[in-house]
Amino acid sequence: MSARVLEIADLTVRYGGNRVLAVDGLSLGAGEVVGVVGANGAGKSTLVNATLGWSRGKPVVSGRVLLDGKDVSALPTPRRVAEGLLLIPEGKLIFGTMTVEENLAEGATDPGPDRRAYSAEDVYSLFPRLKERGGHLGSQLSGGERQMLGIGRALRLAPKALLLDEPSIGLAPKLVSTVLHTVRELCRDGLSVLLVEQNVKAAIAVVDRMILLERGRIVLEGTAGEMRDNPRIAEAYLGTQQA
Ligand SMILES: Nc1ncnc2c1ncn2[C@@H]1O[C@H](COP(=O)(O)OP(=O)(O)OP(=O)(O)O)[C@@H](O)[C@H]1O
Repeated sequence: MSARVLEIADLTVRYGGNRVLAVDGLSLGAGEVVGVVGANGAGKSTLVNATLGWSRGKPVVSGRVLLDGKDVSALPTPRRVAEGLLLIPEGKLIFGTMTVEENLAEGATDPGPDRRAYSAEDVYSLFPRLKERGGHLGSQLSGGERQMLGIGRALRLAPKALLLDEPSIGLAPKLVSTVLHTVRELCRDGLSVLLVEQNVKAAIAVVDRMILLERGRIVLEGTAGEMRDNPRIAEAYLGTQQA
């Protein structure tokens, strides 16, 4: 088994003649959290969506995505999900007309010995708030509860790698910290996470490494410490930002 859980190589996305993503190489080790930051329109969502083989509109996508050394680039999104590549998009992807319990009812079927299949009870112990809300409909949940449920649903499917798109959006600062630190905890069990975050200050507290995207390209990458000390990151993202 490869030490790299997720490897992305020469991934490009074009809309018409417009190239919006060109990532030469990006990888995630087992239990590693890698942050993806950048301005609006830099290509962060495009990167995680293309990794899962999903897109808004009809872009031309090329490049390779390897999960545990296996090339999944030619597989459609549902097959990549079955292989253990999970995305929680900006909209969270929960069922509003189903209760919390029903949202968490579906688990991975036969994920194999190297993937942890979280039970609904495991999810409730990570997020006790969800247990209290068990009988409530998805549409009745707060933004933070929805975020927790989105993560819980993904965990039920026994992910190897989790792609998280802007989990902090709309959350109160304390909840941002709770959600991101829970993500960090999950990585202690070996889960690997690619974390897209606008809230750089909160993200830098939980990531191992971070990349900065500009116009679809990686223009800076380093460990959390290196990125925190980088003047460009400090000025543009940490100076005036609130955690
Ligand atoms: N369906 C589409 N058709 C044409 N261009 C698109 C489409 N979807 C995204 N783009 C373009 O791709 C670029 C990257 O968009 P993307 O949503 O990945 O940015 P982002 O970094 O996630 O931004 P934000 O932080 O605002 O969510 C933008 O210039 C955007 O206009």
